Amino acid sequence: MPASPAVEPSGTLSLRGLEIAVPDRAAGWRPLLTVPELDLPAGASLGIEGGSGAGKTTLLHILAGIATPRAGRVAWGETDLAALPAPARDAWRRRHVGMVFQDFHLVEGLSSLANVLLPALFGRTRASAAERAAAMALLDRLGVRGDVADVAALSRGERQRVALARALLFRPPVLIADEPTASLDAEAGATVGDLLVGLAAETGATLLVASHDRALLGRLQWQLRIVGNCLVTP
Ligand SMILES: Nc1ncnc2c1ncn2[C@@H]1O[C@H](COP(=O)(O)OP(=O)(O)OP(=O)(O)O)[C@@H](O)[C@H]1O
Repeated sequence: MPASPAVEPSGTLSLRGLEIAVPDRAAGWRPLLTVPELDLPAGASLGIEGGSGAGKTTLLHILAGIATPRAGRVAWGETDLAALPAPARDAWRRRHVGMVFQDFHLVEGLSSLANVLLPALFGRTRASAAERAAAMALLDRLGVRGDVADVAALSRGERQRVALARALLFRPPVLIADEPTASLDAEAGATVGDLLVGLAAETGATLLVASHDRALLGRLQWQLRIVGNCLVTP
């Protein structure tokens, strides 16, 4: 189980007048997505669908404060990420967001336990005993041994479960997953999807998922699809 107490809740996600564009050599900027207004209550789950290149990853990065929009408000509770300078966004993200990626983003050569403990090592050289215990308990809960010497030896499904444990280590109030089942076979994808949705519900985290996986999307409370430059109800 995630052991450390949750930090303060994220609050409602509230988007206003959002305009997302990406750099374009010819035009300077290419408009990608416009979201006039969207509110997602804390603890809800939202799936985002869209074709390849529609802007799902870019949107998730903006919701996580990794990138900023061209215009508009990206507020989690009272915090408008779009108005914060990069270091403040990074600090907010470290305190509030756990992230899971399609290709795991694990560090090969490190053990499963060491990978889960990576977020505990910002500015430190050792994780605390409590953090190690929490990481071991999470791995146990997710059905992966902590003493696997190198995550490269794990199956893809097991690697994604290690990545999920890492995302959950500090019990973040926001869990963001970018195509978390896309590189897994159907069975491993179903297991990871079950764990992702189940653990987010258990910890009360707001869950945002970009995916093409209809089975996973169908388990989320809200679904939106990127069509053209708009977010629409499918
Ligand atoms: N930093 C950038 N500079 C220029 N173009 C970018 C940048 N980031 C993203 N893009 C472009 O924006 C579009 C949306 O990319 P994004 O990765 O968000 O799509 P996606 O919906 O996640 O696609 P996929 O399902 O293929 O992963 C793509 O055309 C991509 O090439």
